[in-house]
Amino acid sequence: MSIQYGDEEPLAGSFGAVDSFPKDFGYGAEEADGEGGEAGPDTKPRILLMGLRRSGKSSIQKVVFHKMSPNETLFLESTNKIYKDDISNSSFVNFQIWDFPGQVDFFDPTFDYEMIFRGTGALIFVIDAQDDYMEALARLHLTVSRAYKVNPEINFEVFIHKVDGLSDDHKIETQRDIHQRANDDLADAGLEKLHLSFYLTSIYDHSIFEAFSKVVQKLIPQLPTLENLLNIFISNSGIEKAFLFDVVSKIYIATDSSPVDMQSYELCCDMIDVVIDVSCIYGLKEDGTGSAYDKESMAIIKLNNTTVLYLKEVTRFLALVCILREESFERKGLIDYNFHCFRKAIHEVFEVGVSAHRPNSHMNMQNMKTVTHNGAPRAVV
Ligand SMILES: Nc1nc2c(ncn2[C@@H]2O[C@H](COP(=O)(O)OP(=O)(O)OP(=O)(O)O)[C@@H](O)[C@H]2O)c(=O)[nH]1
Repeated sequence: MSIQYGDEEPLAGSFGAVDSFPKDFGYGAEEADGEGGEAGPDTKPRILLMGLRRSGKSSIQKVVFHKMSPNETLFLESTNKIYKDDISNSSFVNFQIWDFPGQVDFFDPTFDYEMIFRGTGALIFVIDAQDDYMEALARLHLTVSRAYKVNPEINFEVFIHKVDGLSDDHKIETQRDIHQRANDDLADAGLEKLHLSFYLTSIYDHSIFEAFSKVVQKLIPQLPTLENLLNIFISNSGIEKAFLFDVVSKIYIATDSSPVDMQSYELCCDMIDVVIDVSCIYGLKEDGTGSAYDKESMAIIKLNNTTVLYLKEVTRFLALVCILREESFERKGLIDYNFHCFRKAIHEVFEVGVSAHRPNSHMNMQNMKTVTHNGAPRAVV
């Protein structure tokens, strides 16, 4: 395995200086800081985490965005107020995650749900699959129907969670039953147009990262372009699979159009962990300054089954991780050249995003806000 670390020059091009990656690989501020001309703390697009008490909302947020180990979540205290987590300082995912305290009382006059739902990109409703879920289904129905009336553009995502405790047959049966009941309730209320997506999740494996990846991908307007670029890149380079990862969260924000198999995804996640861990230990300067992830970051891992994993930096938040055969890797020069073109194209995609978001651009502020609310990813890469 070879890992290279570089110095911290700013990225070339018009993306502005690249702040060093947090050297302890830490995460963004807990409260939004409304940095540099972007939307203020409470106007960033939101992903809401809702569900009954103890369904696992805080655990999901801590494991995915704060590197908490699943076992540590056993000691999490119950959330008793809305917890707003702004992850945009360290992640490509320029959202606020709002963790709600158990049941929300829609009749509480201090709870301005209209304001909350209006600025929401995705609402994730977490159902504990190890518990009796009838009450959760009633809550799900109340929550999504209220939210839909305020903002029909919200993506409604249902995490059937804690499935680590269920047998494979039981998982499928639970998903089928929840799917059926939830949709029947919506049909009875005349809300057939309200679409719910279902995911089986657990914090004890990669399923929670996979599910979150899909939720976030739906909020990225540039997704089709990113997928196209990945398809072109892999087909011209003899690569089997490529993921564009948000390094901090290990959410993949895009992949090529071949099907995703869980093992490949897990392998790539593990590679990111290895690279960052080794980099944190050996990649920093003597005085402890420097960055664990910067524009020179790259790694090659050759497995004993003639597979090669290849990681390269794309932007300060994104890495490309590819899986390929050893024989294809003999043409590394070609792959590197294609990667260079791919990286340039990705920067151009987001550069367009930046200029479209500049206050003096032709787009008026009203339009800009609409784009942001519905989930545009961060403009500055
Ligand atoms: N087996 C299993 N347990 C989980 C999973 N996710 C969370 N838990 C456990 O569920 C319990 C409750 O988790 P929390 O994250 O505090 O739940 P919450 O929904 O935030 O609860 P409130 O803050 O009261 O609304 C904790 O003991 C977690 O360890 C999972 O995927 N599998």
